[in-house]
Amino acid sequence: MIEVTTLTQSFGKKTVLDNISLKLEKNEVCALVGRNGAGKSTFISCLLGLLPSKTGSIKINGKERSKKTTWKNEIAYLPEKFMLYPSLTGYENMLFFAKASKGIVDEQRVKEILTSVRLWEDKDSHVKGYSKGMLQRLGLAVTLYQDSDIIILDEPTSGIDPIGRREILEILRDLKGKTILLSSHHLDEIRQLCTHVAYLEDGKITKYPVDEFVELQHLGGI
Ligand SMILES: Nc1ncnc2c1ncn2[C@@H]1O[C@H](COP(=O)(O)OP(=O)(O)OP(=O)(O)O)[C@@H](O)[C@H]1O
Repeated sequence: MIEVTTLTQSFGKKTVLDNISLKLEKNEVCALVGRNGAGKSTFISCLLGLLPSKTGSIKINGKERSKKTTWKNEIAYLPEKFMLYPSLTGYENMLFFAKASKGIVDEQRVKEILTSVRLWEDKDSHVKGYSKGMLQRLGLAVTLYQDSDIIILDEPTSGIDPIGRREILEILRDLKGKTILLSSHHLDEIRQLCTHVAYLEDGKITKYPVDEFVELQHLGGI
């Protein structure tokens, strides 16, 4: 669960997040939507603890971030461009990142996850030969290996063709018991995948059930 309360974030005199509050529960899949420059990346950086906020609080699974609590195990994050090792195979990349995140590698779990993202057949191919969709699915596999309650994805289908996008949406739809926040500009995929939309505008955030958001968009209210 993510609970943001009265968070403000500024750069110099520019207030990007203005006293915002947002609660995301388990099993919610929430799209983070806003125009370019609305503050989506800033908000994600705050959630990841990469930007110290001067006011307000963020709780992850009921815990505020402190020197002792870093949320490292609670949040898995997939950036828009995830750096993989091109001269290693998909499997070798998985082993590398699995070891880096957990210390030990559970090879059975690696197999399950590579199968779930439909890369088991291609696991021994070098990543430099992967398509954009395959690279993104491998990034997703690395993210899922962490087995965190909360998953944050930055434009997970950006630059991917319609078939590749559908594959990623199917993988995300199969995830159960998580809290997922993903930034997206695609209304069709938001409608297919998300339960809610967090809409950022003029420094404020409003959370809508997805159907309500889609209707407001059609009516031109957003
Ligand atoms: N480190 C920074 N220093 C100064 N200003 C910043 C910094 N990071 C972001 N900003 C400003 O904050 C505002 C929000 O930027 P942010 O990148 O969070 O928007 P965004 O919604 O993610 O945009 P996009 O959709 O283009 O990725 C912008 O005006 C940006 O110029």
